Amino acid sequence: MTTKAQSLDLHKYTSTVCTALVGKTAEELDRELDIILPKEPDVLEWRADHLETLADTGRLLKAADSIRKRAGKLPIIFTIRSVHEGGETIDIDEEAKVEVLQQIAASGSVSALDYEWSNNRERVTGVQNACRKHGIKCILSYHNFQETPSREEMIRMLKEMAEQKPDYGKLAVMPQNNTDVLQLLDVTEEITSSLEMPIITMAMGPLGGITRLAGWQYGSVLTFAVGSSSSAPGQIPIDLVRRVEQALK
Ligand SMILES: O=C1C[C@@](O)(C(=O)O)C[C@@H](O)[C@@H]1O
Repeated sequence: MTTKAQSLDLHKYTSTVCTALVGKTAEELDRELDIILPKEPDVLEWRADHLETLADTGRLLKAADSIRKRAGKLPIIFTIRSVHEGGETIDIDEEAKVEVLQQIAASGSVSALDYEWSNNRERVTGVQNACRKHGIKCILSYHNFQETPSREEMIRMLKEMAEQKPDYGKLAVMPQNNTDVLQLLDVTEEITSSLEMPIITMAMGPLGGITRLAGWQYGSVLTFAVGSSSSAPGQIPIDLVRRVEQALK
């Protein structure tokens, strides 16, 4: 009987599909799992910023345990996305958030924590240390819902992230035109071939669809698709992502 969540092991040039859980309550999360699990994603992301209350740690840990049991062999990424990077309003401050992340890491119920690169270094290091201590992975992430930073800026950010030595670096940007989308793919390919840190990248919104369907061919190690509800603009239903993967292979 497994008592710990599965390890999150992602590989370059392989299509791996993650589906987010965005339930507000334990009951809603359960209903989402009923819909998502038969669709067989490779990874689950629990977007806990959607929960009605994060302040009640006991309830949170109980929900985490029950998701872990239902997830079986699926790795679980635990994320509390901040409002300024596209998340929901939550009832705890940043310091308490880091404590919640540390407790979740210690619980053994999740496979990875996602934490935003824009947070201060001390907090980022605190989250990374918790991941290391409890043998789970750490994803450092950056989201821009307004625009796509320049090519140089995206490369600079990913290189800086890599210096912090997370297990994965993530970049989600909003393209304004096709050139932005091509630049995101170009940066993905360049960083994949030049840095050790595996990266997860996507261009959001309707223009970015190609990055969600074929980003793995440029080196992005994970794509986010809709299982039950979408967690970001432009996500594509999981069955369609799988069909395109088959066509491209
Ligand atoms: O970072 C990401 C990527 C994402 O924003 C997307 O665009 O698919 C969806 C989020 O749930 C996840 O945490």
